Amino acid sequence: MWWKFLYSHRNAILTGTLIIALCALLLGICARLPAPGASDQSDGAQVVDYTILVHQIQNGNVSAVAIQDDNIHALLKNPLQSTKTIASKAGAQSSSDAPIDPASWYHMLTNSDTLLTASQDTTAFDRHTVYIHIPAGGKDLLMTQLESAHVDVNILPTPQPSPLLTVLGRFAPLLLVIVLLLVFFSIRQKQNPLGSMDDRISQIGKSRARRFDRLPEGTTPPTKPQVTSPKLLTGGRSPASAVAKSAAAPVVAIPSVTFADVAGIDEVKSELVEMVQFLREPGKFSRLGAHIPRGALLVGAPGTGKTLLAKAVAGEAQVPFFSMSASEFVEMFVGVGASRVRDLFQQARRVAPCVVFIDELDAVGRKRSMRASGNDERDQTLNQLLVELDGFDARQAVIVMAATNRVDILDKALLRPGRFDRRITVSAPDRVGREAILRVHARQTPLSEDVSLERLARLTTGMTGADLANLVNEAALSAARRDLMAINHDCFEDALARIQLGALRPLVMSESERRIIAVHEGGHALVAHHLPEADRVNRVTILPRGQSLGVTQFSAEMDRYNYSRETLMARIAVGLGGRVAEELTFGPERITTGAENDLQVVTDLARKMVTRWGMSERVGVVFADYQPEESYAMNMRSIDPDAIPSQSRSLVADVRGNLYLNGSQPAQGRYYAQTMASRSSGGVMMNALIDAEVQRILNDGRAMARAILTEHATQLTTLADALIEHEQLDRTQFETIIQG
Ligand SMILES: Nc1ncnc2c1ncn2[C@@H]1O[C@H](COP(=O)(O)OP(=O)(O)OP(=O)(O)O)[C@@H](O)[C@H]1O
Ligand SMILES: [Zn+2]
Repeated sequence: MWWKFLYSHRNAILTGTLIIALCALLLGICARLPAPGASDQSDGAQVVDYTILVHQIQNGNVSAVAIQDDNIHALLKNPLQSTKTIASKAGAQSSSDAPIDPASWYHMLTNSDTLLTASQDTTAFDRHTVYIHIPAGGKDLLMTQLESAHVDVNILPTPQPSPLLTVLGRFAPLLLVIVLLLVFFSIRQKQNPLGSMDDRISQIGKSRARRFDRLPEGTTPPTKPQVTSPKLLTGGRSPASAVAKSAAAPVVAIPSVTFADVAGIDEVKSELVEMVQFLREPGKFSRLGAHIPRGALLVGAPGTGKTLLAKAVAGEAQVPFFSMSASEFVEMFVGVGASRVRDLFQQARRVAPCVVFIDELDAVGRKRSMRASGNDERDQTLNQLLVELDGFDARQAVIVMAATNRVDILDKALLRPGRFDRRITVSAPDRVGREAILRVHARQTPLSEDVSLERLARLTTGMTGADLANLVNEAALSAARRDLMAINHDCFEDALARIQLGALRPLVMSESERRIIAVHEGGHALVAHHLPEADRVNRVTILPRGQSLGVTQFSAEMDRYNYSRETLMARIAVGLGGRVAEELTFGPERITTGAENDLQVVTDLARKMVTRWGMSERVGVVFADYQPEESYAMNMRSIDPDAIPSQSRSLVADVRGNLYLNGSQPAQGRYYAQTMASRSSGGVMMNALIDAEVQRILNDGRAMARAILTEHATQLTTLADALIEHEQLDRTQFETIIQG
């Protein structure tokens, strides 16, 4: 297409135009200059006034004139008696005073060569010739006078420049203007990093892939990676056009992250080592005819370090890293997504070996059948992605990694061999992994002696790498707030509470309100303390934080991957301990709304026991918990705090029955009323049965809590008093109070 040609050759065109224009300008100026021989110079003739000439004509002293435009040379019969002439100065009057024949005069006038050579004639010519420049309006009068005096009038033609020069001369000013405009715009473009308007329009289809620059040693990566203009990444363009695009070009585009920065997921790392080797020495592999998996799908919950891993692969192999979120592919214009995908892979191929990372693959990769009807844009984008994945040949060392937390909703075409056939599951780290991750993130921070990362790892069950990174950062902030030189354990505890429960909320509460909260939290803690299956109490507080008025925090001695019915029942009893304590202390009439979240959590847990884990005798070993597929699509990082306006949001159950503090887990564990069973008539009965069994389990748990709190009623009172006094009790303080 012609405009594309123009665009890509604009520098040559610009320079060419400039040169042509300058030449034209010079030629034009030259053409404007009078030609030699026909100039308004007097050629050595006497320069006289107009009136003198008129006089000479009237006196009959003029025998011939030669007119060229407004210049007149006149041949005098007798020379003027004037000192002005060169000839008089030369003192050669006598020999040169003879009249000149008009024909030879005319010949001498038009041939300057003769004038220059024949000095004798020249003197005569000079003495007999006068020259005037006719003033404006004087020509007509002169002509009539010449006519009446019968003077021989010769009209000399105006010297004509060559036709080409005339044309160029005509257009010189126009060309000058064009050149100036071009120069002006090219300067503007250099100054404006966004480029011109049509540049920006042409950018719509360009992928917005990010390439990461190496960061200086010791700096932590910024949350938003540096975004560079994709044009600059191409490398194939001439340097001149790259400079015209923007002044700042990235120097190196290799991430500084290596496997040393990824902790706690060693088994995953080992799967990627082969890819790193391939990227380092692609030749070695292709020589042996080895087929290296092109695409790897990283599956895992948000914050488990999928992006970090992909970046580390590039960093280890010292190759460029392109990152793009699949949701960025999809825009409102049909076809834009597809062209972005094409562009991204084009860039990647150009700088291969490299790593391309596509985050949130499910945004485009969702099963085509599952979508709302006729989403052309998504389909086109997905198709383009498939085409690109197939389009690599064996020599192109481009590794494509994608991240998702829902493989089951991905289109099967994406998972076929040769595409994302290697699946790597990145799970939340275990206790040892958490400790390792904490160590990685605490590398740059001074820790005081009382900090035990091992202990912190125990307190952070269920937290992901991103959560732990955030924890270290929050602790450092807390230390800064307290003007400490190093981070101590209190800072970490503070940060943990802040992350899990929100910032401390200065609420002014009445004495009776504080007592209710103290009894409620005391109930949770005491039931946990007396149930060997329950987690240990780490901290009890009645300081309001975030949405909760009080918190009982637990710490697991070890990570559990499987839960017994016994453990789950203990959790339900602990969860109901708050409400039961209120009931026993203040009477059934004065129970409060503070137990809302507790009830939500335990109901959820009990329902899962019945519908998922086959833990109810009467319902039996069935799986009856079908959730609408779309509900998974919500990739929620945490529960919307406003959705749970309860006293203690400290307990949330996940799919496996894990109870989590607050919403560090996605809200997958919520109960969805729309079960498979409810769609049939038999399902109605099944639903009723499930509800009855859930009820029964909750009542069993309540009875457990009641038994414990009745038996240890005095401990509950002591604990509540201590809480009102100290507001916050850590593990040792709590155990001392119970024991003493
Ligand atoms: N295993 C880990 N070791 C060290 N740091 C980690 C680890 N996992 C996560 N992090 C920290 O958490 C941050 C965020 O992780 P990352 O963005 O890779 O998670 P993700 O799984 O891609 O999440 P999302 O799905 O939300 O994009 C990382 O920059 C890193 O600081
Ligand atoms: Zn509670």
